[in-house]
Amino acid sequence: MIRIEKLNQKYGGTQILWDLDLNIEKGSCTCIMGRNGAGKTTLLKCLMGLLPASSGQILFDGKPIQQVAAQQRAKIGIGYVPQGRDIFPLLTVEENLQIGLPARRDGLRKIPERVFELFPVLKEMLQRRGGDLSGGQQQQLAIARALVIDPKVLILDEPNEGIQPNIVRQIGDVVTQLNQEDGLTVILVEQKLGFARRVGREFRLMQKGAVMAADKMSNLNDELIRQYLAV
Ligand SMILES: Nc1ncnc2c1ncn2[C@@H]1O[C@H](COP(=O)(O)OP(=O)(O)OP(=O)(O)O)[C@@H](O)[C@H]1O
Repeated sequence: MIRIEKLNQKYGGTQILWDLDLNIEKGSCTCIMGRNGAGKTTLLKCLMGLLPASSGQILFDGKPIQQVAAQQRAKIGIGYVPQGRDIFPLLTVEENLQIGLPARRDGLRKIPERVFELFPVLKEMLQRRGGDLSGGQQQQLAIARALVIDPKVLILDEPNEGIQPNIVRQIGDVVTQLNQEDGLTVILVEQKLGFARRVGREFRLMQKGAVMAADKMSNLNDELIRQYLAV
C-alpha cells in the first residue's frame, strides 16, 4: 500500500533521512519506533507532504505521490493525526469533525456514526469547543477527525504523549478495532514499548534517519530493543 524508496530529506544543510526504505502492506498495523531524533516525525511529515523530500520516491497504492499537495493527500485516503494533535481550539467538536467531510471520496457530507461508536464521549460534547476538552479527549477528537475522511491508511504520531493511562488504553483498543474489524491499515509512531507491543502487529526500527530492522511484533527481542530503543 505504501512503498518508500531511497528517501532523503534535509533541514537546511542537515540531512535527517538517509536513503530510507519502508514498505507497508495493506491491512497491517505497523509501529515505527526509534530513539528521540531518529527521524520518525520527519518521515511522517514527508509522507504527508508537509516537508519536501530532497530525493527518493513515495508510492501510495502503486502511484508516486510526491507531486500531490499536502491538502490533497487526505483526498487520496491518507488520514493523519499529527504529534500534538493540532485540533482547532476555538471550533466546536462538531466543527472540528466536519472539516474533514469535503475530503471524502464517496461524497458523504455527514459525520459517520462509526466515529461516535468508537468515541462515544465526542457525541456528548459536540457543541463544546475543542480547546475546552481534556488532553485525552482532544486526542480522541484528532483521531476521529482523521477517520471522518474515511481513510485507507491512518497515520498516528505518538498518540499517547501526555495522556492519562485509561485514555491510552481506550485509544489502543480503538486502533486495534479499526485495524482488525474495519481492516484499516495503521501506521503508528510510538515510543512506549508496552503500547507498541499490545497494538502493533509489525515493527520498523529507525536509527539515524534509516529503517534498520523490520519484522513481526512478536519478533521484537531484547537484543533489538537494546540496540535501537534503550536510552
Ligand atoms: N524544523 C526543523 N529544523 C531543523 N531540524 C529539525 C527540525 N525538526 C526536526 N529537526 C531535527 O531532525 C531530527 C529528527 O527529528 P524528528 O522529530 O523527525 O525525530 P523523531 O524520531 O520523531 O524524534 P522524537 O521522538 O523526539 O519526536 C532531529 O535531530 C531534530 O533535531
